[in-house]
Amino acid sequence: MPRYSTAAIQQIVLDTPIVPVFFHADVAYAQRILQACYEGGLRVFEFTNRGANAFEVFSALMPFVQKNCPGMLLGIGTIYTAEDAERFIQAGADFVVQPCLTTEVAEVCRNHGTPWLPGTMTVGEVYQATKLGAAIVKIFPGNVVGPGFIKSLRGPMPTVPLMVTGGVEPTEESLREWFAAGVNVVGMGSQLFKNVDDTQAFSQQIAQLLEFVGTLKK
Ligand SMILES: O=C(O)C(=O)C[C@H](O)[C@H](O)COP(=O)(O)O
Repeated sequence: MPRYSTAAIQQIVLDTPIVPVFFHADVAYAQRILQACYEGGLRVFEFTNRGANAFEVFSALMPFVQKNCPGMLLGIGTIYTAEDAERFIQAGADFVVQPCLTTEVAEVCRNHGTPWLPGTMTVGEVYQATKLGAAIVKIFPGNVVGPGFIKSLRGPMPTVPLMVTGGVEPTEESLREWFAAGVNVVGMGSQLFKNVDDTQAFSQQIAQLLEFVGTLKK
């Protein structure tokens, strides 16, 4: 049984519309970063399936989130296969993110009632994602398609929930541009985690970004 319904997850993601995209092979380090994100006000965390021990680290993060970060969603990213989708869902993943769109992952997510966020970069793929039941459609890589793509897409597809990831920068200028173009959520990895040694300063940076995004949505 998923911890949250798709509707609940959509609401949480849209309420705190910055999704940190993170991988680290060390559990204690990953927990420290996750906690810092939570303290900055984030309520969604995407851990990526990018290393040999990603499954072990993810499995250790889930009880940590349940104990220390109430209300925080923990999802898994970089999923390509049905097998991986299945095992991470069994380990408690609240949602599944893909760099691309594969129908077998859509099917596993549908069978479990787990929200599915496929990666797309054409209008046809966005349409296919909505037809296959995507909770939120990810546009990836954002820095390649650019905000102009989102703006144009909003003509024929005004209401599809869209998350952009890939090269998104944690600056007011960049966030203003993406949200003005019409995204509902931004995902950030490498740019967001450039400087995290001082976790307190990192939490503060996140809080400021969230506050800024809140002003954009008004
Ligand atoms: O693999 C996935 O499922 C993903 O979600 C891809 C990530 O969104 C990007 O790799 C983040 O890109 P950067 O912000 O440029 O580091």
